[in-house]
Amino acid sequence: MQRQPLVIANWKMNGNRHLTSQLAEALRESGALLNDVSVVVCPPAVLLPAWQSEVFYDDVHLGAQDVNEHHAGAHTGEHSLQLLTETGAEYVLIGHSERRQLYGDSDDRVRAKVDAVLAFQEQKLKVVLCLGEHEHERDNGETFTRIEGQLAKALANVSAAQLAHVVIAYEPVWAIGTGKTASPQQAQEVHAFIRNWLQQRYDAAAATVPLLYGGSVKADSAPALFAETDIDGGLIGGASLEPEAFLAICRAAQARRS
Ligand SMILES: O=C[C@H](O)COP(=O)(O)O
Repeated sequence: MQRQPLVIANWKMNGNRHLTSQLAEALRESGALLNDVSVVVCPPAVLLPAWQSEVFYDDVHLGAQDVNEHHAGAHTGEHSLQLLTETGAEYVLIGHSERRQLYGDSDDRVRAKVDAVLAFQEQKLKVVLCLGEHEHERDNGETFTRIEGQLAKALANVSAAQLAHVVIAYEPVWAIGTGKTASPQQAQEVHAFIRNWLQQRYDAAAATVPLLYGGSVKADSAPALFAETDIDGGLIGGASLEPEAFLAICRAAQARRS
């Protein structure tokens, strides 16, 4: 089955209004080139309103970098699903390794967030579930055990019907922000494992789930990664802060359709 290529920019705690205008303009100018690629931008939440006024054609969408699993209440510094959707978010990253490592997002909390997003407003938002192994886990041959554990816990309550609202991003922790990209073969091997795991559990619904690779993807490494059968696009950190590099990555994803 042919899935629409998807490229997601995760600005993390970077970017500003100026870069919002710059990247938005670059995307606007390249609109015709980006046919057949869905592009999602996840800026810091306070920049979502600025992005909202820049969104201009159907294939550019907004996303949030995280969400609180509660609907409202005494959670200083957190953002609710309601607020994020009001500011244009259609996607939410959940379980990013930086949230897991630096802000205590356990597997249980990741599951609670996944459940909250999918239960919210008749599944208007899409979950981008991030997972990946640490370097010592790969060195010890524990990559697949780790991935399987993260999948099983995060998707414990997700039905086959809800899977249509899920994207999975494989991000080996050792490749994030390090310049050490996984080889296309390493990434494809894990993506095939994820696809197979989804098939075992969800049958035909598994074929619709976009599987993204993230971890030091650059303009020069993207084409070979996106040429792999099960790599439907990328979750891009550092390179999404450089409009030309990000556009080149989007074009590499577009090439999957040709
Ligand atoms: O969310 C994005 C990933 O963490 C990858 O970041 P990176 O491209 O800077 O390595």
